[in-house]
Parts: sequence; structure tokens; C-alpha cells
Amino acid sequence: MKHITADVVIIGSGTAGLAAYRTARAHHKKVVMIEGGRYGTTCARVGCMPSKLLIAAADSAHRVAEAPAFGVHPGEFRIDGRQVMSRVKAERDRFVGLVLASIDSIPAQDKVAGHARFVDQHTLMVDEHTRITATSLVIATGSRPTFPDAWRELGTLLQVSDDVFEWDRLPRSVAVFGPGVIGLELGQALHRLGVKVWMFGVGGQLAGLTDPVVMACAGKGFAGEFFLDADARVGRMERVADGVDIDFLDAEGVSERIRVDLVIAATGRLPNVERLGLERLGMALDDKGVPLADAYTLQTSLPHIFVAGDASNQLPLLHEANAQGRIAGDNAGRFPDIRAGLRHSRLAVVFTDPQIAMVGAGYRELERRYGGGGFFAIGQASFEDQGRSRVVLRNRGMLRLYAEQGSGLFLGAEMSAPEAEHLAHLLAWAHQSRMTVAQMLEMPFYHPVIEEGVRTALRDLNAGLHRGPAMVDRCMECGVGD
Ligand SMILES: Cc1cc2nc3c(=O)[nH]c(=O)nc-3n(C[C@H](O)[C@H](O)[C@H](O)COP(=O)(O)OP(=O)(O)OC[C@H]3O[C@@H](n4cnc5c(N)ncnc54)[C@H](O)[C@@H]3O)c2cc1C
Ligand SMILES: NC(=O)c1ccc[n+]([C@@H]2O[C@H](COP(=O)([O-])OP(=O)(O)OC[C@H]3O[C@@H](n4cnc5c(N)ncnc54)[C@H](O)[C@@H]3O)[C@@H](O)[C@H]2O)c1
Repeated sequence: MKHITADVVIIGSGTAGLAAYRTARAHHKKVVMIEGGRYGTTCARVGCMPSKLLIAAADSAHRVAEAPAFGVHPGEFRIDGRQVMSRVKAERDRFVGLVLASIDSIPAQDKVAGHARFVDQHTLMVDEHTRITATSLVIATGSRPTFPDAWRELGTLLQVSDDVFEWDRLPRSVAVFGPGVIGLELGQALHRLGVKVWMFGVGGQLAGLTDPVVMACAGKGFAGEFFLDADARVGRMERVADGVDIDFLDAEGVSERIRVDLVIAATGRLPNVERLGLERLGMALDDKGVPLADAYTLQTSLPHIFVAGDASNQLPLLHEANAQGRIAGDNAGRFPDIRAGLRHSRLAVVFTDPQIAMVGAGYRELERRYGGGGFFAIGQASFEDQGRSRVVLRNRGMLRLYAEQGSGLFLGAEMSAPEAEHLAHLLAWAHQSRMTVAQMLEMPFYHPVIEEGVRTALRDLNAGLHRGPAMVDRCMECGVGD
């Protein structure tokens, strides 16, 4: 048995763990990072990057399929599933390689391989080979897919997103359970790559949206492309010789049976915390066993233990894992003299088409905060007739902006919109700068661009705040199709 004494120990070498390691090291202390799985991060191996690579292939197929609407008729149109997956995996491996090179630059004595669990508040056991004692610690153990246990009966025909990026070729058909972020991104991409897709959800929930108008608009768009029932009544699922049989009731209540090659469970992710032995520490945990932590210091109820990234279950996104890792690592390094870190305005983007995005406070949160008394105003713009969006034939979607009555402060946005990744950044910067709607309207807008849709929604919002006249007509002098 090996014994190590360290100033700071980081559990997990994903995005949050690596950020924590580097910031803790800046305090010139002995820092050890423990990794129980493969180096390379969830983002690069099975998350952000391979999913966006698959979506890029789907986008390319979609552009070709749409070309005739412009009078452009491409020749033979064929999707080679093997080639699609081969590029996804080759580029994914390249991204993983970049992370591995960065891990290689970390001194060997700072890295320990194995699964860590707490023995007491300052001591960890790594597998059965190393005992580490530390002054402060960061839990950065990430998350994993979760699905109902009964589905395990489907064996290898039940897949999660991790499995998709190991495929050598595309299946003929899939049933995707969970129209959340992962389900919609993968499901729409597979559909556009020629895979027959059925998507089933519960409770009508879609991609983390909370605004009913945006959700209805997005749902209508997806349902026009592939089978989507966000509030499905699914009965029996049975593995048969050449796939999985699924019984469900359709929208009219009629019983249907489909046979698919594979079932993809995209029904959410759970923080990797239950095998850490946290219950022995007397740490305050939520009902899922996740450590409760201060949002600005990432400190748990045990002052020397911090949590970051998906393990914190605060906002399971890449840039959040990085920011939280930096704050947690800095505080573990400087412990006990901890500092509050900068938390950014919420920014989340779903890479569907149209993209979905959320900025600042969402509709449901504002309803909770302000009640139903009209203390926040809503402005909206549809992209159906928006100039630039029509020009490029991407005129689908709805943007809803929220602002505080009285102050005119911009509070947040939800959208299903073309180029939402860019619109959302613009709005997140305005949100973090605490701009008012009037200040945002003073900003420049080019013509013709999709951002003009933001101006339309801002004008509508301004009218709702009673700080300007309502739009009686579209602003043609601003440029056709504002
Ligand atoms: C399909 C998919 C697509 C995504 N797309 C996006 C996107 O486009 N944009 C975005 O912002 N986010 C996206 N995300 C989310 C993003 O990938 C995560 O939020 C982020 O990678 C989390 O980083 P992390 O450091 O918390 O966890 P990870 O990178 O998972 O790191 C945790 C590490 O801890 C290790 N570990 C766990 N338990 C132990 C233990 N007991 N002992 C030692 N080591 C342990 C694990 O092996 C792992 O290496 C996506 C996720 C998925 C699954
Ligand atoms: N573009 C991005 O930034 C991106 C991409 C992928 C993942 N992520 C991150 O990963 C997190 C996890 O994504 P996710 O899609 O796994 O979770 P999610 O919580 O977004 O979606 C899970 C969905 O599954 C549904 N569901 C639950 N049980 C079900 C059942 N039995 N049958 C059918 N549907 C069921 C839920 O209602 C929900 O709509 C996201 O919240 C996000 O933070 C981000």
C-alpha cells in the first residue's frame, strides 16, 4: 500500500478536474489528481465534440436535401453511414489526443490512477493500492447517463449516448427515449442522416425549455420532421430476434407497434457521487446524494471540500465545468482563505435545427420569482417572416425576451431560432452587463441579419414595459423583414 500526503487532492480529471488542478497548482502546493476511468474528458470523448461532429454531418445532408428549394439540384444523393461514423471517430480521437497531450504535461507524481472513495474527511483510498491524505479536496467526478432499470432487459440493443459514438455504421431505425438536450440533438441528426427515428418523452418536456410558447413552436417543428410524442404512453418493450418491439398509444389513443434496430436512452444524467462514501463524512447532501455547495465558492458543508462540474449538479455544461473547476481549485489551493468567484449569466445552447437556447432567468423561474401579477414583461419575435432567415430558408422559430417592470432590466430569454448560438451570446453579454431593454435598443444592428429578430423582440418588450409605443407595423424603414 502506498501512502501520499498532499495539500490538495482533485478527484476526477475531466474539464472541471483539470481546471481545478491548474488553479490549485498556482498556489505552489502539492496537488494530486485522481482518475478512475480513461483520461480525455467526457466533452472530448463522448460529449460536446463527437455529438457536434455527428450533427455537422447531418447539417451537411440537410443542406443538400434543401438545395432544390433554391433551384439547385445536386446529383446523386447518398449518405455513407460508415464514412459518417469514421469521420466522427477520427475527429473525436484528434480532440481526445489534444487533451491527452495536455495530461502528459502534468508531472507523473501528481497523477494517480484508480477509483477514489472517502475513508474519512481528509483521507481517500484509491482502489486498494493508495491511501491519500489531503488538507483540502475537490470532487470533480462528472456524471453518467441514467435510465429505468427495467430497460436493461434489452441488453446491447439498449444504448446510451456514449455508445452512439462507437458505432461503425448507422442503424436503420432507432427509438429515442427522452426529448431532452441529448435526445433531440442525436435524434434529429440521425433522422437527417437517413435513420428512421421515433422519439418518446414524458410530461411534454422538451430540451429543458420552460416557456410554453417557445416549447410549442419547437415541438411543432421537430414533429414535422420525425415522430415525436413528448408526452408518450409507451407500453411493452421487448427484445426480438432482429430488434426491439415497442407498443405505444398514438395521439388519437390508437395502439401501435413498431420494430426498431436500437433503443437510445437519453433520459437524463446523474452526478457520479454515490460510490464516493460521502454518507460517512457527515456532509450535507441533497435528496440525490449530491453535496450541497455554495454557488460562488463551490464550498460544501465541510469547509475543506469543494465540488465542481457535473458532480455539483448545478449547471451540467462544459463552460460551467471549467468555471466551477477554476473557482473550486483556487479555493482548495488557498484554503482556508477562500474567495467568491465570478459566476457567469446562464447560457445554454442546444445544437438542433433550429437551435434552442436559454439565457439568464427562464420563464418558469421568473413566474416563481415574480408571481402571476405581471411584474415581468415579455416581448417576442417569430422568425417566420424575418428577412435574413427567409433569405437563407431558415425562417423557423420563436424568440421570447423577459424584462423587469419598472426598472426595464433585461432578465432572460428562451428561444428556438436560427443561429441561436450567436443570438444567445449577444443576449448573455447584455444580461451579464445588467443592461436595460432601452440600452439594448441603442446598440447597433446591421441589415440584413438574423440579429434584427432580436431588435423586433426588444421593441415588443419595450412596449410591454410601457416605455415606448407598441409596434403597429413591422419597421420597414429599418430594413425589409426586421
Ligand atoms: C452527448 C453529450 C453532449 C454534450 N454536449 C455539450 C455541449 O455541446 N456543450 C456543453 O456545454 N456541454 C455539453 N455536454 C455536457 C459536458 O460534456 C459536461 O458538462 C462536461 O463534460 C462535464 O465535465 P466534468 O469535468 O464535470 O466531468 P467529466 O469530464 O466527466 O470528468 C469526470 C471524471 O471523473 C472521473 N471519476 C468519476 N468518479 C471517480 C472516482 N470516484 N475516482 C476517480 N475518478 C473518478 C471520471 O472517470 C471522469 O474522467 C454534453 C454531454 C453529453 C453527454
Ligand atoms: N448542447 C449542449 O450544451 C448539451 C448537449 C448535450 C448534453 N448537455 C448537458 O447534459 C445534460 C443531460 O442531458 P440529457 O438530455 O441526458 O438530460 P435532460 O434532462 O436534458 O433530458 C432528459 C429528458 O428525458 C425525459 N425523460 C425522463 N425519463 C423518461 C422516460 N422514462 N421516458 C421518456 N423520456 C424520459 C425528460 O422529461 C427529459 O426531457 C443536459 O442537461 C445538458 O446540461 C448539453
